[in-house]
Amino acid sequence: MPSRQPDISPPSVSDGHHRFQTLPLILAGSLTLTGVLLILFTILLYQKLYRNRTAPSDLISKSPQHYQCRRFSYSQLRRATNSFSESTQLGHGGFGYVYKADFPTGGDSLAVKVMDSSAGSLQGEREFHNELSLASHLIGSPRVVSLLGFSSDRRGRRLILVYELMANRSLQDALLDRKCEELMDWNKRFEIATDIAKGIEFLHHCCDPIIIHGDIKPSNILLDSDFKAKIGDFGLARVKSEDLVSGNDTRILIEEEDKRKDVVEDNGSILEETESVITVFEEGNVVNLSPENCGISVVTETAASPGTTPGLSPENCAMSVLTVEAGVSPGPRSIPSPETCAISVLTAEAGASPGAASELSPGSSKLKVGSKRDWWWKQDNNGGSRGGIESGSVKDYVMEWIGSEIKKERPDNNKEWINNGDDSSSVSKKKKKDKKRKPREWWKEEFCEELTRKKRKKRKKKKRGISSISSIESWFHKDDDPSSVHDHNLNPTKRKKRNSIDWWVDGLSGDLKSVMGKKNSQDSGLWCDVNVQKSGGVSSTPSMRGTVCYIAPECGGGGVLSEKCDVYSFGVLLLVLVSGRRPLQVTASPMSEFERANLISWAKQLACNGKLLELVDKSIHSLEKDQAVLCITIALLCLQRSPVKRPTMKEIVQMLSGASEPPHLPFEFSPSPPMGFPFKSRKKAR
Ligand SMILES: Nc1ncnc2c1ncn2[C@@H]1O[C@H](COP(=O)(O)OP(=O)(O)OP(=O)(O)O)[C@@H](O)[C@H]1O
Repeated sequence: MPSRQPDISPPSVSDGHHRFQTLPLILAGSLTLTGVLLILFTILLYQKLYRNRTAPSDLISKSPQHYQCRRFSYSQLRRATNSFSESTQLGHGGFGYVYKADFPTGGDSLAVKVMDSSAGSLQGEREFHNELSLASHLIGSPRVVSLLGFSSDRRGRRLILVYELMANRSLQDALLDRKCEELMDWNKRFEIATDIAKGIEFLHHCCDPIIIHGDIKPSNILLDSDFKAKIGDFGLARVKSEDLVSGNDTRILIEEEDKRKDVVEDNGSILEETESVITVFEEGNVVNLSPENCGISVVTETAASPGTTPGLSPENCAMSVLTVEAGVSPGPRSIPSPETCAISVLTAEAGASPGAASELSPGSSKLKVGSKRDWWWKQDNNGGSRGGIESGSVKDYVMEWIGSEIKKERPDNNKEWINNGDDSSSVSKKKKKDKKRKPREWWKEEFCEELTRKKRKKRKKKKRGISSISSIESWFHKDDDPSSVHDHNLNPTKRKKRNSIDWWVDGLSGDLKSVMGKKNSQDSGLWCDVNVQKSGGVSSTPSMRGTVCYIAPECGGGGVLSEKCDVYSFGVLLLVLVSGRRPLQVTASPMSEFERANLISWAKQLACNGKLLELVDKSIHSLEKDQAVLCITIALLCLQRSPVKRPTMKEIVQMLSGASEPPHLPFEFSPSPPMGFPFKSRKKAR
């Protein structure tokens, strides 16, 4: 069979012609494909850019799951806030001003917090990064103010946080400053209490990892147009983790996509706005406290030695607790100066009372005071963990400040202010002699002289059988020593003991009256609440963790932050909400008001006397008495010194919602003999 030969004939002319025909087709095809791809790419790019340009409205309408923290350009925010003009200011806190930003594109308004990052101070920057790092954990709760975006330049000079706008600003502002009519309705207040409790419950029980807010207070509770409460300001918040306990830091990295490119600062560049945030937890998040931002809480000095009463001198005069609530600083991060601080109450201890002094030796007295009563002090005094502030400097600052405040209040022409006794002339001579005395020295001396004089008078009266014990004494017990509250009631003989406020009140009473007489604002504090600016941002200057009056005893000064710290702060907040006043406040009324100055003490005292409802704000209408008692009882449970005894936020929510039985007061606050409270069981009878 003949084999088949391969066709090795040369290509014909028609084949070459065919190839020439297909080449243009291939070229045309690939060109078309490239074109289509280019068009697709352009469309995608356009969409992406357009979405970023219209970020504000998009962000708001998005469900929390789709939420992503965006980067805004500085110029965009500047335009939206009318160059950060005063007219757009919503308020200010310790670390910057908050502005209302109107975005023309979406017609939406947002709140823009410009962190003060002035040279040499890191606190604002730390808060900024802390908030950003936590934002991703806070997705999904309608009870947390949403952080929608941020703006920062490479050098970290312009740090801005963008939040959803809360139309009624902070609870502090609405309740204590503006005294909004809506909040005079009990149901609204109870609703707010429940909202806040649920918000904290979300942080403690629904977030993974758990978040501890660390600064629960009225200025960090924001109210929307319907007065629904949300929790804001996570600048001091922490995630609960192993790292937290070991004190490691949390750090945030902002991935800058445009690093390669020359993004001109402040040009509203689109690329600048498309950067995303990546959070990385690396080191401990220890917020160092600088003198500028520390909240002064306590001043302690040694107790007097026995037998010093008659000759009580400034040196042996013991001031055990002095609590100062700082008001709004005039600008971001300014030092809480005398002008900007609101002293609300001062409690002090003199080892000078005959009874008390005789029990204490000079050496032991300090120990005794320290071990039992100076937990406030410890907040400020816990070693060097306060960013290098020495306790002494805080003390000195407070002393000087009080001195200057008193000096300010004293009329120049009234030389009798303190020295209305026999020794007035000698004191004034002494003052002339000693012109170089520091303010804190002169006021201490003058008070102690006045004190000694009054004590002498009282002793004379006592001898004559006239009881001179003021009712104030029974009111001003220490917060950290609840048992003493009870003791006062159980053991009437103990009432005769001079307590810690004595020397201060004795020394000041007359002068306080005159000072207070000048101020009529129901809301104003003892001396310088008048100086608190009505900006809507009245708040306390934050201390390292939390704020004076609101921070739990165990959390201050570098103590381990736990959920129970938030529970404690919630307790104070609840009392503020029910009573409609600040935790420390002396109003413009006579001395009868002074005994109520310390809200926590007062609440405990009322509980012991079975008169809890006296705490309720008189301006409230439609009061549900059992709910009010429930709130105060929960607050007192939260304020127990032992964190273990405080309820969890879950339990609190259950109590507030009626899902669990109403709680009983802690034993030490229950009236003697223990009696039930007028709760109606919320559980339906079966
Ligand atoms: N999202 C917001 N919407 C509306 N107003 C706001 C918003 N955030 C803050 N504000 C207002 O700005 C004020 C200042 O808030 P900011 O969080 O800066 O400080 P603060 O919590 O009052 O004080 P501190 O810095 O001492 O904690 C608030 O009291 C509130 O009135």
